[in-house]
Amino acid sequence: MAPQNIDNLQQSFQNAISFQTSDSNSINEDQVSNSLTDSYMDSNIFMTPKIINKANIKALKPFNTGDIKILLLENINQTAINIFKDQGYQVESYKSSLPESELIEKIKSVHAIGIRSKTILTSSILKYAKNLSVIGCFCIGTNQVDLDFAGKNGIAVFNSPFSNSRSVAELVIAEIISLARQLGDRSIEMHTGTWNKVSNKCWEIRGKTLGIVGYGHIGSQLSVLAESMGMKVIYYDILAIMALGTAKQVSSLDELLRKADFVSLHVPATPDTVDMISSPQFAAMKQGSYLINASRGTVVNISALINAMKVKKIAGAALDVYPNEPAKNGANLFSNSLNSWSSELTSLRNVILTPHIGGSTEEAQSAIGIEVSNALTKYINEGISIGAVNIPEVSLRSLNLDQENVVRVLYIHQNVPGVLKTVNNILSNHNIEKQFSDSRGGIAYLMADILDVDAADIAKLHELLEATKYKISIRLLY
Ligand SMILES: NC(=O)C1=CN([C@@H]2O[C@H](COP(=O)(O)OP(=O)(O)OC[C@H]3O[C@@H](n4cnc5c(N)ncnc54)[C@H](O)[C@@H]3O)[C@@H](O)[C@H]2O)C=CC1
Ligand SMILES: O=C(O)CCC(=O)C(=O)O
Repeated sequence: MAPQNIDNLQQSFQNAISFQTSDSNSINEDQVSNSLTDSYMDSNIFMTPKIINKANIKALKPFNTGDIKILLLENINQTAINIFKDQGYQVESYKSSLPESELIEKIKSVHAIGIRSKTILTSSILKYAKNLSVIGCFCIGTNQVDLDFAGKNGIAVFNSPFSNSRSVAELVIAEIISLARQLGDRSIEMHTGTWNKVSNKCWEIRGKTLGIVGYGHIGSQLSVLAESMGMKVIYYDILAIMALGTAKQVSSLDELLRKADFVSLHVPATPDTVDMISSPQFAAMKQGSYLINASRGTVVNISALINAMKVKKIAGAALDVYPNEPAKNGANLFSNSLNSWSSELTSLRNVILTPHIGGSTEEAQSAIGIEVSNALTKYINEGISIGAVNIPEVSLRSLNLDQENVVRVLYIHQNVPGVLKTVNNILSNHNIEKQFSDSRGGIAYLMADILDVDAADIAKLHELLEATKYKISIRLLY
């Protein structure tokens, strides 16, 4: 390949990004048809809709889309901002998360909020979110949101289940080699003027065993990459999962820890994974083995790691996530006042520390922006909850333009016997064209398209449904 100068590389990189963005035709088609659709009603004023729509699909917007307020935190990608703005929504976007008091003030009025991993949406914050209909986690993890409280209050939560998986897997591959060759230490030494050419305890990774804990999207992707570089892969998961390549599932965490030269963690933050790797697990690991954690900070007990490294049981570690992480970028934030062991950790050799950047690539962030903003838009505009992580996933096919006087009922309710009977009684004077209902734990979601409904009917339906005992939230789209 002919050598390229840096400007050419920048240009070809930009071309690649633009190509990816414009490749998503279906998304842009939807946007075009929606942006051509005038919003025609607010919830109290009933008028004849004016609809121009190429695809002959009726867009359901019982509101002026310009009234929809979206709050985006933590530097959510421009792709998402563009999609929301094309809908006509009001978008307020911040580069970092917000201090709690400011977040509470803002969350009171917004209909949707987009966050990444730093914004913690507990019940004590969500209780102020009286207009909030949907939360978008522009990442994989959803542990930062009280999903149960959100569901019980009719707030749907969406995430992006795998758009950054490859980015995390690639980072881990880089870390495996970096730890094996002590690259972090050599680089720091060179930056401070020290030439230290050593091979002692520096290894090839070929033929070494990688133990993957959690063989989901990231773990299995990592498995394929590691094997392609000549590593043997074993994995432990609470589920029986098909092995990729020649990887082998082992039956216990202990077995994995005893056999692996490198242990990489890819489990979610759950009560079961808190301190999953602590003193007993370090004791079980091979002498001189390595630990990588790019999952969640709660999974590894850092004091136990520090001890295991001090006694040279563990030869190196790479950490991307921490029990407490700063809410914004800046100097002197990773300190003992954030995590009491910070200075001890940073003084250890062969420890690679990164600021939660596993999913931070242009490719991942752009794809996540598109995926999550489209899920939110579909939920806001059509009630479709496919991909929601805390309420039932419900969808109905679109309505045709020639279907006039149709109302889509979106009714989230407590999952108790008799509710459907009550609701269907209310709807029974109309022709129910189609309906779908599903439940998830204590929450159920009914979506129904009903025909021959005039403006007075809509008001009456709303009043009757509003008065039902087990209602959590109700929206009528027409
Ligand atoms: N560092 C970063 O920037 C990123 C971190 N993450 C973290 O990585 C985690 C994993 O991501 P994915 O692979 O996409 O999730 P996933 O849901 O596809 O896979 C997780 C796997 O862990 C398994 N698992 C759950 N509990 C377990 C336990 N107690 N013991 C053993 N296995 C268990 C599950 O059965 C599943 O196969 C996410 O939950 C997130 O917290 C995700 C993306 C970026
Ligand atoms: O990139 C981020 O903000 C968070 C990445 C992450 O941890 C996730 O996707 O779960």
